[in-house]
Amino acid sequence: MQKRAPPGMNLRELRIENLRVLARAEFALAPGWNVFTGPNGAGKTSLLEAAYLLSHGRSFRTAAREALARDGSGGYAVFGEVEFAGGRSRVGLARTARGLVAKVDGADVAIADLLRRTAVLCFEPGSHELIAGASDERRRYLDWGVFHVEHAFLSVWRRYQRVLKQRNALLRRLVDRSELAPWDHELARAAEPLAAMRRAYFDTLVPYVRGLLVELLPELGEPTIEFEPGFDDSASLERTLADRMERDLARGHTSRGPHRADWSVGFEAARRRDHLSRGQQKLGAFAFVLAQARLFAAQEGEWPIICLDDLASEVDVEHQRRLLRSVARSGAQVLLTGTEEPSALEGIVPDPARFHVEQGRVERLS
Ligand SMILES: Nc1ncnc2c1ncn2[C@@H]1O[C@H](COP(=O)(O)OP(=O)(O)OP(=O)(O)O)[C@@H](O)[C@H]1O
Repeated sequence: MQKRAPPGMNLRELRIENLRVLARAEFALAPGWNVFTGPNGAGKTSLLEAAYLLSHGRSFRTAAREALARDGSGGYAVFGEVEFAGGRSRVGLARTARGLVAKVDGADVAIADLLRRTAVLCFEPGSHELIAGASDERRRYLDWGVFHVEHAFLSVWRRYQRVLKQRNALLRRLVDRSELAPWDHELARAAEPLAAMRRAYFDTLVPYVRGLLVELLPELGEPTIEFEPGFDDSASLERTLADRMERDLARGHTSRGPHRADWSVGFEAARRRDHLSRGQQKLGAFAFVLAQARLFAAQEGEWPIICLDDLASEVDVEHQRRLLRSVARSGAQVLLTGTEEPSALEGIVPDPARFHVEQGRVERLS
């Protein structure tokens, strides 16, 4: 675990065009805490969504792709000026008629190159899904972390997806069963590095998560955190695929492999995720988000930017204070939203930069 807080990556300026209610917003951010308040529907979450887009290429609101562009605009754009340990960079992402376009310092780049530049993690009202929802969210969470540590991850992941797609297509139109064997072999080969990278990352992450869970939810007792690779990785995946061929043929898709990977968390006092209250699921999710930020800081030498959206929803004041204290100990730039400034900030974050948001307009207050 890290001993001294390294500096944080800083979003110094943000310019947003046609993102939801934000027709055009342009403002400078402070290096430490930035607190955005304003009425419901003002555009506060959309500001965080803009920052998150620069780091993930998608929104944290599920199935939001279509809803992002402001009604009648046909596309959106987000530009940021990011300060790193090694300098500054202008980053941008736009949805245009030709699809998603990414830019770094004025040049068109592959989306992955943009995402590698900016690291933004977000804790928001839907974050409980990370604990209680479908496995896709947990895989995406895991893969974001692996992507930043392992430069080969993207090509490994793409190769696996390509072979999986081909095997699935074959399962649906198979005439001769012997045609599957080479694909089982290919899939098993492609699965190996993917599963190994995920497991290695998860193993490194676990101590960070455990520490935070004990700090935030001591009332639930000792946590159990497990990685599930999506197949029995003590046996050969090729063999498993062959053994399950008839089942896979009946279903028309591959039932085992890293595309089914998942992870789980339980506690002495709540063995299963559905034994947790909504607030506890949120705090659990927060532990995973902040653990990922801490690990990123330890591995990359600088903190990612942390977004906290509508913190007060479903988290009581005492837990909010625990959570805020753990973020305040980091060197991260923080973007926090709420209809009001949370009272829990008092004594923990002495003098944040304050912004008022109303009808898509952002104004710096202090
Ligand atoms: N594609 C769109 N085009 C235009 N307006 C949109 C679009 N999508 C969402 N909106 C509007 O944007 C606003 C949503 O903003 P946002 O969720 O950022 O608000 P907020 O300030 O976080 O609100 P709350 O406090 O309720 O969470 C709503 O008024 C919504 O109607």
